[in-house]
Amino acid sequence: MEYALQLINVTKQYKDFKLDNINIKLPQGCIMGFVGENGAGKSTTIKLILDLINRDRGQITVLGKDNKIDFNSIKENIGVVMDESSFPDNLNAKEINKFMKRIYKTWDEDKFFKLLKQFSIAEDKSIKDYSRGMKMKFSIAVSLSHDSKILIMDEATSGLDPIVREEILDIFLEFIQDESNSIFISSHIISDLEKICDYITFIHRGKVVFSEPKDELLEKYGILKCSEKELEKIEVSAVKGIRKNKFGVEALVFKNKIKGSYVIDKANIEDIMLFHVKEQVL
Ligand SMILES: Nc1ncnc2c1ncn2[C@@H]1O[C@H](COP(=O)(O)OP(=O)(O)OP(=O)(O)O)[C@@H](O)[C@H]1O
Repeated sequence: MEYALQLINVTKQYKDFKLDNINIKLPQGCIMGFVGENGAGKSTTIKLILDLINRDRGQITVLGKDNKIDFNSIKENIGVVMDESSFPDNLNAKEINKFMKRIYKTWDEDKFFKLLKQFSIAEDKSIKDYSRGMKMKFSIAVSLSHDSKILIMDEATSGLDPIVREEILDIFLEFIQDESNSIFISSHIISDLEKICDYITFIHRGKVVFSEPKDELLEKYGILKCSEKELEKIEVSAVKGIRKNKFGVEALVFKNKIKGSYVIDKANIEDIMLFHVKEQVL
């Protein structure tokens, strides 16, 4: 299988934080959502992928090229959206367009202005006068206006209202229609990721908890609501995590390991994440 992005045993140590032995494989043509709590290590991972900071150990390939040795040869093919605008904010869209023409051989100004129009972004307004949402939309328009084969995005939809987010998710899905294109996106808006992603990678305190196809996660797990007494009758290995409430317990369970006539509700990605790291089985 061809991987658009691969991290092998990637480690980065800061004074108070360690990104510990990260392994991620994003198959070409797919969207991977990268989720985790504040401070889990998402931005650090993305900066390592983009070679903005040095890793201590491990290997990273983007579009099959080592990100330290061959990065220049694939820069045109990587669209980047970070959570803060990296454009000189005294410039407007027309001026940035001129600038981008010089940076990217494959810059497509027609597409750029079309996207700005679609996003209702004025061409003559300085970036410093944009709202946060407008800045994000502007960055997304830039990332889609050169020959990007992979989009790498850190919180690209944060600060955007649901209507614009929906519009942007559609644009991501359109981008992925070309099967050679891929997306790696971090977000705290798990419901957005659940709509569009093929894979979900969950990072917690610097370690990958799971990195799996979304459909397999949704198929594998379910939520069982029962009393504590009933839970005791269930095989320990069938239970991934529990949450107590005043009516009894809720447990994230492996559906295929539950025998008997229990009612098992669907688990969403947010449930699956929370149960993996919340209370442990007693
Ligand atoms: N340059 C740095 N020096 C020291 N520690 C750092 C540095 N950059 C990040 N860290 C630490 O690394 C940890 C992970 O930060 P990171 O920004 O990767 O988290 P995150 O998952 O992106 O969080 P958020 O969702 O809040 O954006 C934090 O504890 C942060 O303080």
